[in-house]
Amino acid sequence: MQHVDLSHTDPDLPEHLVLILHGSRGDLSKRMVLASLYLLHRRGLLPRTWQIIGTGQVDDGDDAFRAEVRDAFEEHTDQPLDAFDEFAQHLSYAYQVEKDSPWSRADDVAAAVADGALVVHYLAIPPTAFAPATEALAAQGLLDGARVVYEKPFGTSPETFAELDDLVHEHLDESQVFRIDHFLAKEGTQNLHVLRFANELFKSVWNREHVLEVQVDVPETLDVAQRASFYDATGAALDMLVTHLFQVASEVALETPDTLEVDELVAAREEVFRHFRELDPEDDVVLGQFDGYTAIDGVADDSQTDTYVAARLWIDTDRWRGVPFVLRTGKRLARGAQRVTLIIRSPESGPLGGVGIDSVSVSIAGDGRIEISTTVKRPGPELVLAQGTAVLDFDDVAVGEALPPYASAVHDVLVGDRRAFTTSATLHEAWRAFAPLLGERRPTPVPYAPGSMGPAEADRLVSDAGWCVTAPDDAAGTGENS
Ligand SMILES: NC(=O)C1=CN([C@@H]2O[C@H](COP(=O)(O)OP(=O)(O)OC[C@H]3O[C@@H](n4cnc5c(N)ncnc54)[C@H](OP(=O)(O)O)[C@@H]3O)[C@@H](O)[C@H]2O)C=CC1
Ligand SMILES: O=C1O[C@H](COP(=O)(O)O)[C@@H](O)[C@H](O)[C@H]1O
Repeated sequence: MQHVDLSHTDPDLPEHLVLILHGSRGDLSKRMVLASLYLLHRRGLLPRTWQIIGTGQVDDGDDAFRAEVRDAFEEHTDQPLDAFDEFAQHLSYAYQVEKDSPWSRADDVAAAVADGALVVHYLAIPPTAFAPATEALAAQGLLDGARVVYEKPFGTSPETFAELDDLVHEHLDESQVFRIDHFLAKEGTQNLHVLRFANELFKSVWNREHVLEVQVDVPETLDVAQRASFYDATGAALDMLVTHLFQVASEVALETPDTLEVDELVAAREEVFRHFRELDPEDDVVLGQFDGYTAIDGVADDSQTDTYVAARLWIDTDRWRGVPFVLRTGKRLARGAQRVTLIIRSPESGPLGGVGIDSVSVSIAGDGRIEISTTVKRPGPELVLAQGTAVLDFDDVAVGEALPPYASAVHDVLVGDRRAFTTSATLHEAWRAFAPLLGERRPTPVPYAPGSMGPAEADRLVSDAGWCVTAPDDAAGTGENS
């Protein structure tokens, strides 16, 4: 079998690394960022020498930090902790960087830089702290040559996005900025390119002549009770639509770049975002709220926050004009899934028509999977047509071991691969297309029953094929998330 190496790993890995994890004692840092670094350590994917300096608002010293990280790993990761003690030797802790007073570890970092170390600042802090933290790092001279990772959301409205974007560009070149959208780092999402660009079978149908509709569907069974106050101030559309679902839609819709090198891939993604039509809140968007949501502690009694959104997005390129991209997500639904489905048109002429819905469906959950539903001859003496589905789990393909999305994103930062990150231009266009949903035209959320697939009102957004992800027959719920 021919092996085409698409990885951009070791040759670009720096020899020495100092990763400064701001907000290192927070939920995301411990559950995702540090766990990812631990995984990369165990897989031998970190630089030859490396250190992680955690920062925060309370300084209990290195040992307390290491113990806290160990406790978090015991609770949240299923990785063996046999390498933890070795990992912990690379961890230290310091009070956070402030604008007006020198930082206690500045000299250590300067010495590492003089030895050629790459400095990465990972901002795992509240979005409101991104701007002051960036200014503090600039004031302390900690940004020269560094890479800076911004968690999501990078702005919560067109205005706050633009303000933050301007401030970040005052201090950093775009090439230094890594804005996380972990959906771009999923194995399944990245396989969308490969399926399409490496296979004429898919490439030739990837357009409006052959595709009737695209569904990007991320229903979730999850509740929001554990993070009610964050969620109530955010809602499904801001949490998932303008971020992950738009990015995944752009992956499906982009024009074929000459190569998958970062500049060309990112330019293709930015170009397709420019063709996102502004959402039409009346015709193309349904918001929902699950019954019982306002009774959750931390949620306002009269909350109008959306826990569900379905939106029909139009992408006005020659390739996709007239093909609806229907994007859906919601909490407490009957089923969890993360699916991109291209519904293929039936033949308009010829001796046979289809008997069902022909589709190419890629699960972007976990290690990813492709399902191809197509019309076949039913076995037997007569020519009777039937619908069949072929399933291929990507992790069954060949020797290889997927990285979870956060580990993949962290690794990409270390090797300087910006392909799976959002850019200033894509976010600018995302906010432009999303903006009509923020004003007076925002639809009122429609109630739906927990354990259902959301409000029936949204059924009008899809074609006669209906939703490709439906409630499980046994109503027990299936989990395909992450
Ligand atoms: N948790 C998750 O699953 C996800 C989180 N994110 C994003 O990750 C980031 C962190 O979220 P999460 O870990 O959940 O939040 P937490 O509240 O758990 O942690 C935030 C951390 O930031 C520090 N912090 C709080 N306020 C400030 C401030 N004003 N300046 C500097 N540091 C501050 C705190 O430090 P200290 O402990 O010292 O007080 C704390 O450790 C956010 O941007 C969030 O949107 C994105 C996707 C998922
Ligand atoms: O960023 C987010 O993503 C998760 C879903 O992603 P997963 O890969 O962790 O399943 C979503 O549940 C959450 O609300 C959102 O903030």
